[in-house]
Amino acid sequence: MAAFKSRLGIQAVLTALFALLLLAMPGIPSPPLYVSLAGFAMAGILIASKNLSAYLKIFVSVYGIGYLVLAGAKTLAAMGALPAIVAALLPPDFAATGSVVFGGIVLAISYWAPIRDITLIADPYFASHDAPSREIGMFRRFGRTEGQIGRNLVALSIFVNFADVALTLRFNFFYRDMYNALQEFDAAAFWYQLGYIFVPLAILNVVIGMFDIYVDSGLQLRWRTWLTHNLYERWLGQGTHYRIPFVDEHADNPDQRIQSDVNNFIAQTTTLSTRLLSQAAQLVSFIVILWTLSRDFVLPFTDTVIPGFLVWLVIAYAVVGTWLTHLIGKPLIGLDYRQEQVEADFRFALARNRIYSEQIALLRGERAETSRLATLFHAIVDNYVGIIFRRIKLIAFTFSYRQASAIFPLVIAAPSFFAKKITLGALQQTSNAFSNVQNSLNFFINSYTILAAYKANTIRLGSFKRAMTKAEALAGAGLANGNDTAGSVTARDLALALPDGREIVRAGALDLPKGGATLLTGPSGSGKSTLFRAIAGIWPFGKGRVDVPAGQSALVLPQRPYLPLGTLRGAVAYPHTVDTFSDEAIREALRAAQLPQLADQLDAVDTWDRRLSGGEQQRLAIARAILAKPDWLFLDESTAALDEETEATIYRTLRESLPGTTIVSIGHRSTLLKHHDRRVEMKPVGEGRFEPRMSSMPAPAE
Ligand SMILES: Nc1ncnc2c1ncn2[C@@H]1O[C@H](COP(=O)(O)OP(=O)(O)OP(=O)(O)O)[C@@H](O)[C@H]1O
Repeated sequence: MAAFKSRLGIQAVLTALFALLLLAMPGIPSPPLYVSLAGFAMAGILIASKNLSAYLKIFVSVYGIGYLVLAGAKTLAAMGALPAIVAALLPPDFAATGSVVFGGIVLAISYWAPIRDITLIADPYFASHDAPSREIGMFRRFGRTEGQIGRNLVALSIFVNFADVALTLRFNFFYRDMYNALQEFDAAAFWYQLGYIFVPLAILNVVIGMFDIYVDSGLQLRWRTWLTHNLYERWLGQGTHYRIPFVDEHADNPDQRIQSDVNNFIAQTTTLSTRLLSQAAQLVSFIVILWTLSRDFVLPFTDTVIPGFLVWLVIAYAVVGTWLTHLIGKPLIGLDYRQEQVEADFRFALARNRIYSEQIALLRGERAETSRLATLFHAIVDNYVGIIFRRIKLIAFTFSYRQASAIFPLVIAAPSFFAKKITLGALQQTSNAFSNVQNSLNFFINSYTILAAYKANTIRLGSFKRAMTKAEALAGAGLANGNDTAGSVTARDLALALPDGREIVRAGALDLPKGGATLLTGPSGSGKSTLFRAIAGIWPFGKGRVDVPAGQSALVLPQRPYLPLGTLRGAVAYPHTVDTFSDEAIREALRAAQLPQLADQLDAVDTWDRRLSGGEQQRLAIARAILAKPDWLFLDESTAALDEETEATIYRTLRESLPGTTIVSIGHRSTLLKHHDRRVEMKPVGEGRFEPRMSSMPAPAE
């Protein structure tokens, strides 16, 4: 970051020195004063951009370079240092100043709230110091870090887009010269224009088009890869995904935000930023041409001269057009946002049906599900109908607007042509300039629908990131988790609450000593699982502290184990990676957990959570514990689906094969008592609160 900042500083100094040189050096044919003044302004803009967003900085920097190149080339041309053919191709003096104006515009809009929302999402990639992603070969050596590759690609993309604008400008003059040759019946000039001007320009046009798509796609792919990894790693990190539903920031369907919103955001950002700016440059350039063409414009059928009439006309046309488009298209923002949401809700409901298909089939819940799906789909249709009618209204306007633009310049300029005041070439150039202005304006107008979806995307990604930040902050809110106790798990002055603030568990001083097995019992809903969550460090509500011994591993097995998609080997090894344990160790663990029939199916791929019975799934989780050999094993009704005999065998196996593991179980069955050395009971202490208290063990039945 520091290098990038200072690079802008160096660029500012160089630009100021260059402007000074233009102003003060004798012997240099001076360009108009405003070009040097623009240089000082550019230096100021570069300095003011020191704390600008990493993404926008690229634009300011490129405009700064653009100024130096354009003004420098014009000066060299004036000194006669450039070949005539190159000098003739250079854009006029105002182009360098235009570059400065665009730099200023970028700086100005950076203070605008919607732009800040966008840069907050875009910046982390461009400021990243991560090593270049190895997943993508394209442009991998285009910088030392991923962020630098991104910055270089944006800069390249801007240059390519501006090269395209320069080409369009040159085409405009080609049309003038070619039609003038036709009017003069000058065959040699005509063929020269076609062969020596048009053909190279056309080839350049194709090459630039190809290069443009290569650079753009490379940038989008690299950026998406980085942002997607970044978001899902953060989402899955430190239990953030678990805590997001608890925060007040609305962030529904994170899957959709990571999979689709990221992709759309990046495609829209690159399209709207580089293309919008190049279209703006095209607009300004052709407005200047129109000004030159209509400097002494005589209003048709009168003697009134209106300098730059076509420019005023086109500006009025643009302002009215954009304003009307805004009025008609504004409701699309809300509609698009809602569409994404209802689509995701429908998809999620379908996915749940797939996951719970057996429960639904057993309960004969199909009718209830069908009606739920119908309601959800109705919301999609309802909203989409709204979008259709809004789009039709918008299209009615934009199409009329485009049709009118086609003949508009001819109507205005034809009287001058018939009065022989302008040549056929000039008429053609006017019409072409007008239509280019129209194209740029159409881009802005057509962008309206993109802009609406873009805003919805930005809002969705922004709220997702805010929700993650809040969920991360929630982790250390009231409850302190530490690990400074010698050997036991301790809770001090602990008060666990529900998300609405209602307190459910109170523990002044609770100690779960190392070694042996402790059984936690109590009425349903008394907060036993919540106490486990607090010990595991994922429960965010409450106050006090929970300490767990330093450097010791723990495994919590809930009543319904989670079995990931894929091979049985992966399901047993979870949460460790598949290659952590040898096949023999996994087989041994399965046998010990009373699942010998699965021992030779390690490579089988299945939806294990649907194929295995509830009790088999619980035994598979026990196999995990036997494999992982944690120092602490928390069993939250993890054997509740087993018959008492199998449960007894499992407990015996656990205690024999994991002698160093401290077991803490939650359970309701009295038969569990004989497998434990201590008992903690949740005792009601009034107002719906429960307190875990050491309880005496009943004497063995025999
Ligand atoms: N995410 C949550 N949001 C709101 N309330 C919750 C949440 N999780 C748990 N609760 C509530 O906290 C209370 C305690 O739940 P907990 O699962 O800890 O009880 P338990 O003693 O383990 O019950 P059981 O023996 O039935 O498993 C319950 O009333 C439950 O509804």
